[in-house]
Amino acid sequence: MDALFGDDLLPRHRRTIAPGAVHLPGWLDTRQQSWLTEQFRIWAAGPVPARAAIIGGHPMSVRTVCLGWHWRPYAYSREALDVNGNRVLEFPDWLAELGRRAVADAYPDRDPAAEYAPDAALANYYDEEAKMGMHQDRDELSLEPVVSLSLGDTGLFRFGNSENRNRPHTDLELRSGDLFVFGGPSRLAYHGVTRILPGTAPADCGLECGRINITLRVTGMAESNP
Ligand SMILES: O=C(O)CCC(=O)C(=O)O
Ligand SMILES: [Fe+2]
Repeated sequence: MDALFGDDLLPRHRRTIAPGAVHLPGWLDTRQQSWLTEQFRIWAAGPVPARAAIIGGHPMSVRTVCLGWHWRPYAYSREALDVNGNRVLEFPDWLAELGRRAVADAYPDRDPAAEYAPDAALANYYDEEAKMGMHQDRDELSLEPVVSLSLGDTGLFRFGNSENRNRPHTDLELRSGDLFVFGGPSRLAYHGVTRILPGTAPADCGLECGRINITLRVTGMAESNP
């Protein structure tokens, strides 16, 4: 029985991990996944290459490329000041629309007048060894939700509490095509990626190995900010 109905074959359902933190498995179909993977390649070949940000003197194990606003520890700017100084690619309208659909699906009761308008994306590439330590996404001036899309190999994602990096936390698998949205009371929750599961990328997702995660954010930055 276990072999016949292993975890891989059982349907995975929408789950609220904490108030305001929602996991929607299989939100993107394989065509959308492979198209997004291709977009990542285009972004990474753009004016600013994907790079490992330096935190506390050490390079992160993930490589990040940004759209709309460039993130560096711990600020946003239009130019990639810690890479090559080039202006980052524009944030595409289609990605904002995808973000709106994600938020509408994650929060069916959200006030439709509060239109979600992401203006920055961080696209991370994880090789099989990469991880991301527990952190808060707190460089945005806005507390609008973060939308996260996963592609390729499964990532073991840890979603914690808003007080510190310790327990309580929930571990979940983010597989290719999964959507995770965290906002409201969970917007400043600590979270991280403890491990990548090599060899788990679906054959037709456009990525043979490794994982891409795209997060959409509302920076709350005015155009005139540095
Ligand atoms: O890769 C993930 O699922 C999370 C990425 C993340 O937390 C971030 O980019 O701030
Ligand atoms: Fe994060």
